[in-house]
Amino acid sequence: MIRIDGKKVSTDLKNELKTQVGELRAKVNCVPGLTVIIVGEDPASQVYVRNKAKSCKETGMNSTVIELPAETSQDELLERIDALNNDPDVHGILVQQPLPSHIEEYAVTMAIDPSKDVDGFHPENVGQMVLGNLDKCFISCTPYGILELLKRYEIETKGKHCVVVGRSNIVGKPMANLMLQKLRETNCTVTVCHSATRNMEELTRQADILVAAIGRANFITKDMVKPGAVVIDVGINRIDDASRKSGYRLVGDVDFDEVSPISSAITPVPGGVGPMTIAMLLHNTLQSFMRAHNL
Ligand SMILES: NC(=O)C1=CN([C@@H]2O[C@H](COP(=O)(O)OP(=O)(O)OC[C@H]3O[C@@H](n4cnc5c(N)ncnc54)[C@H](OP(=O)(O)O)[C@@H]3O)[C@@H](O)[C@H]2O)C=CC1
Ligand SMILES: Nc1nc(=O)c2c([nH]1)NC[C@@H]1CN(c3ccc(C(=O)N[C@@H](CCC(=O)O)C(=O)O)cc3)C=[N+]21
Ligand SMILES: [Mg+2]
Repeated sequence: MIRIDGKKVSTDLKNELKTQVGELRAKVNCVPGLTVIIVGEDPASQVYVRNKAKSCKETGMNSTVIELPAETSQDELLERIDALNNDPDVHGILVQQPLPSHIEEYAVTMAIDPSKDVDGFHPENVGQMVLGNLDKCFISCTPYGILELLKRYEIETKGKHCVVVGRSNIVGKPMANLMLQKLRETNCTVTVCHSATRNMEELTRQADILVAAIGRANFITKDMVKPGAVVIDVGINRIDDASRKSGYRLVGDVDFDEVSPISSAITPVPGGVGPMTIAMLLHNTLQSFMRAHNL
């Protein structure tokens, strides 16, 4: 069993990005800038936003975090976004999800200039991705990070059956769409499962590559996985753990202890997909910068 080390790959990637940022700075005398907006005080979101800002700085990029109170109106948020759209020092804009219920996610997605939409959530980016014009879009960071892991671990994907569990706009749908593109690290036959899927375990058991993006702790058990499968665990679930100072620990959507011995390769949580999401966000921000400067 290969334990796919997303933490290590993300560190490698960030070092590569740092070198590139340094070279570009010498050439054009400026660096990529990412602005993250967070509305409200969700503790998990605050952790991610801090991680993003820290990683940005490590690679020599500019990072700004805009913290807005939970009561911020949708109009006010849209005005903030518009100002960032028009700021030439900002190359990436990310509005952290989830948003308070009085703000419509769709309106926010539409407000972000597609050329700065480093999350890859805008329909223009989603559409280009589905069309296979991957050089004309931003690929959403979590699925992109998973592709990078499959590539760097030289996992054979051509003609394999990839089963994605989850169909959210931020993970499941883009993941499934990417896995059927004709690339070296994709080119799969794809099945997507969700809460209305019948006899799901019959489908997951056929997976050569199983991607779990459900949001339920330890949901994927041994009996749902074919021996020798590659298992990608996207889930980030907090469960109570009195032995930890924080009072909780993170587990994935896959029962790692049970499934890892029968898998051929598996991503752990933490240290798997999560750190890659952040690395790809920085990658997308650099890409935006290069496009803006015709580099
Ligand atoms: N590592 C990372 O970088 C990231 C991790 N995450 C984590 O990944 C997980 C998924 O996130 P996200 O996609 O946003 O979650 P959502 O809640 O938006 O989507 C969950 C999906 O799982 C499906 N689902 C829920 N319960 C079942 C079930 N019993 N059987 C089959 N399918 C089910 C839902 O089906 P339906 O559509 O029918 O409701 C839905 O499509 C979360 O733990 C999240 O924290 C998310 C983003 C990035
Ligand atoms: N607009 C938007 N874009 C996102 O990409 C986005 C979002 N909203 N909302 C929430 C989800 C979740 N997400 C994660 C990013 C990093 C880790 C990560 O770094 N995880 C570490 C551990 C982090 C920890 O210790 O809590 C790991 O798995 O090893 C996890 C989850 C991005 N998301
Ligand atoms: Mg969601």
